[in-house]
Amino acid sequence: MTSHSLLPSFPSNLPTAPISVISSASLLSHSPFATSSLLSACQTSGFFYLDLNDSIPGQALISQSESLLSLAKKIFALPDHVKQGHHLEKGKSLFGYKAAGTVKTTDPSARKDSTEFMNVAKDHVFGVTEPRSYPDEIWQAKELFEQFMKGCHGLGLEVLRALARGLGLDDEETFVKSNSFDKPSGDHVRLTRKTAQQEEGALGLPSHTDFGSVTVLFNWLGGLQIEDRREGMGGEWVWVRPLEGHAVINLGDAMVKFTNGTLKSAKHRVVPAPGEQGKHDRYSVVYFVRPHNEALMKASPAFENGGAVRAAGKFGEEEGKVYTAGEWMRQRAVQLGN
Ligand SMILES: O=C(O)CCC(=O)C(=O)O
Ligand SMILES: [Fe+2]
Repeated sequence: MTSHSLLPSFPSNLPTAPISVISSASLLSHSPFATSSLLSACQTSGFFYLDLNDSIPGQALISQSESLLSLAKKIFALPDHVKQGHHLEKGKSLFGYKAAGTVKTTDPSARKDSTEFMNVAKDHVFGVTEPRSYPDEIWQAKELFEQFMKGCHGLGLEVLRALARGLGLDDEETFVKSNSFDKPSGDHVRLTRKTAQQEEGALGLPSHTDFGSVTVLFNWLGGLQIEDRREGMGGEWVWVRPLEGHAVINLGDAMVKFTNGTLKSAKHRVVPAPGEQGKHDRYSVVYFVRPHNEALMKASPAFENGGAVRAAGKFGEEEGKVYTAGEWMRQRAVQLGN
């Protein structure tokens, strides 16, 4: 049993995103059907559900995500001055605590975000780089973070292998090579909380695309919405219903860049949870697989032909200039104001 069963269910009358469910067992066994469904999901919205119930690594992640949910409740219940003591350095690093209301507003009505983050770097947990300060509760759960980070990264790399196979690339490791676990990178676990009580009109999170390669997301209440890009849908916002035992997987802009626009990263946002769900605080547990800092943000050789597609992130990207992933992520963070 997971905490889904303790919460009101997602209303049945809302327009939900038509996103595929891929089995983690089939992904891990390289099933051609899973490969082709995954590829077509990533060529349309870039979002899909991964059913974690049917594989051992998947089941481990379900249970770790529940433990991280309990930890998130403890962390965000800490007094403000304690959380602020670990605040991220705006424009410099993405790791640490982010208070609600500090993400740059992208919504036309300029509504503020109402979500707190605690971003814990893979490099700090594994000692790849010098760590920063985090609340003691984080360090006490070091082993849990290690397991969850390894598990999510491992699945993320399987997604990247499946995409390379699906796209018919000669080297299945094409994308994996840019997303090494052992090298310094922007990979991190993000714990989020949006309280049920919030400022009038506040958004959970303004619309954005993720800027890494693969995002693995666990949430328990509705609120996540993506733009529906199917023909005739005019980019309407549709809900992503949380599914017990499933992670929501989405591609970030790095994959758009590496494939020159063949693969997509959909815009998404978080709004207050619908119906009865809105009376509860909303948490999510996320892992971002991002290219390691030295990877070059340019199309892989198989995608070099044709005009370069510009991934989201208008930070004065000069024509022809190739950024390293480290610099690119920093620019995107500055752009978001976090
Ligand atoms: O909380 C969610 O459901 C989504 C969070 C998200 O989009 C993000 O942290 O980038
Ligand atoms: Fe996101």
